[in-house]
Order: sequence, then structure tokens, then C-alpha cells
Amino acid sequence: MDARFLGIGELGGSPAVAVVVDVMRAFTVAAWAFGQGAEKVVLAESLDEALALKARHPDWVALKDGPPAVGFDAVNSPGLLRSVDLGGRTVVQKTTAGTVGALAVKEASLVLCASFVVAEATAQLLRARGCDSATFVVTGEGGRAEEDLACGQYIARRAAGVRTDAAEFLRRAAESRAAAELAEGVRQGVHPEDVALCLELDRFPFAMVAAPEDSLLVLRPCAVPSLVTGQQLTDGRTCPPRTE
Ligand SMILES: O=C(O)[C@H](CS(=O)(=O)O)OP(=O)(O)O
Ligand SMILES: [Mg+2]
Repeated sequence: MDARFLGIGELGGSPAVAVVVDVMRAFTVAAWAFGQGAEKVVLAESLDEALALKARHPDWVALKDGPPAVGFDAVNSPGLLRSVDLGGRTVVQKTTAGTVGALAVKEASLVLCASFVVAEATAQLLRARGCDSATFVVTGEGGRAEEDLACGQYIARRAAGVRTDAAEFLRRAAESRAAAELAEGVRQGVHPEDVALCLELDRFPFAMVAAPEDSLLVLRPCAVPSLVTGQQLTDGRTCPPRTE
């Protein structure tokens, strides 16, 4: 696979195929939202847009990073979200890096949002769609976040069909600045198990596809049936149709 690894500010236009990586924590959290039954995750452009969507749809679950805030129902923490029943709900997510990265490539014909918990499913979807090139958006730290780079590199190798031991990639993520900040309480809205949950390889059997719907960018799970992982989608949700 011809894989490029770019920060959000380095993109210079939408690629054809984009894999937007945010391990800590946006796309680990989005995967947990689907694991907890959410129907879709709307990726909001701003905190104001998230609040406006919540006002228009009071049953939606508004989620942001950082500390809890008035008007929002949840924070960007897998450890906190995993005890919330989201069956059939719509989540609106706004974070500092992950959601911004996805919106930056919303014109791409295929946008996958990824982290270690959906790594193999993401790689399998890239293979199934015949993607021989992809741009991996390293969302953290201006494109230098080690946890996002390691995860993107691991997915690229798996998408190319290269048998790869994940241990070294997970070690790099575990030793990243983001992991240290989460462990040391520098970041807010954190559960003690967040780092461990972000390093859980292939926890979920689905990839996550973002596509425009009614002028919003909407993330949905895309089940990869051959994968047996810790948790299955139980309600028959499938991939959105191929658009390219
Ligand atoms: O919630 C997170 O871990 C970060 C927020 S920050 O980097 O601590 O400001 O957001 P994300 O978009 O998930 O990287
Ligand atoms: Mg991040």
C-alpha cells in the first residue's frame, strides 16, 4: 500500500482515501459509542454547532473533550462512556483533534476514522475496497502524535497484508505524550482506565465510515463479518454503500 502520513495542517486538499487516526481518544470513544449501541456519531464542526444540534434534537447525546460542561451529556472518555447505554441513540461529538481531522477530509470518497480498537477491521475494509493508496491523518500534535502515527503505520501494514506483531506499535502508543498526559491528570474528563482502553487491539469487529448526510458528517460502524473480537454488533448494522 502507498501510505502517506500527514498532520491536519499538512493535507493541502482532500485525498481520495483518508484514514483519520485518533487513538487518544476521539476514535476509541466513537467505537465505544457504537459498542454501547449508538446508531451514529455526528462529527460537529464546533462546540456551538454541537449545542445547536442538541437543542434541535434533545434526545441526542452531546459529547465533548475536556471537563464536563453545561449543555453536554458526556465527555471524551472510553472509560466513562462504557457504562452508558446508548442503544439507538445519536451521539454528537466535538473534540480538539479527531473530529477536526475527519472534517478536514470530508470531501474524500472514503473516510475511515480509526484507532487501535478497530485496527484490523479498518485494514480489512481498506483491502476489501481495493485501496492501494491511502492518506493517514495523524490528528494529534500537529501530525507528530506518536500514538496516532504508530496506529496508522500498523493499519497500513495490515491493509497491505503484511503479517505484523502489534506489540511494538502498542508500546510506542503507551509511551506517547498523550498517554502520559492522560495518566498524569494533565487532560480532563478522564477515567483511570482510559489509556488501557485506548490500547486494546481489535476490541471491536467494525470499521467506522464517515460520510455526508444532510449537510452533516456522520460516522457509522461498518461490520467486518469475518472478524471475531471482544464485542460484536448485534443488530445487523452494515456498511453504507460504496460511493467512489
Ligand atoms: O480528549 C482528548 O484526549 C483530546 C483532547 S486534548 O488533546 O486533551 O485537548 O481530544 P482528541 O480529539 O480526542 O485527541
Ligand atoms: Mg488524540
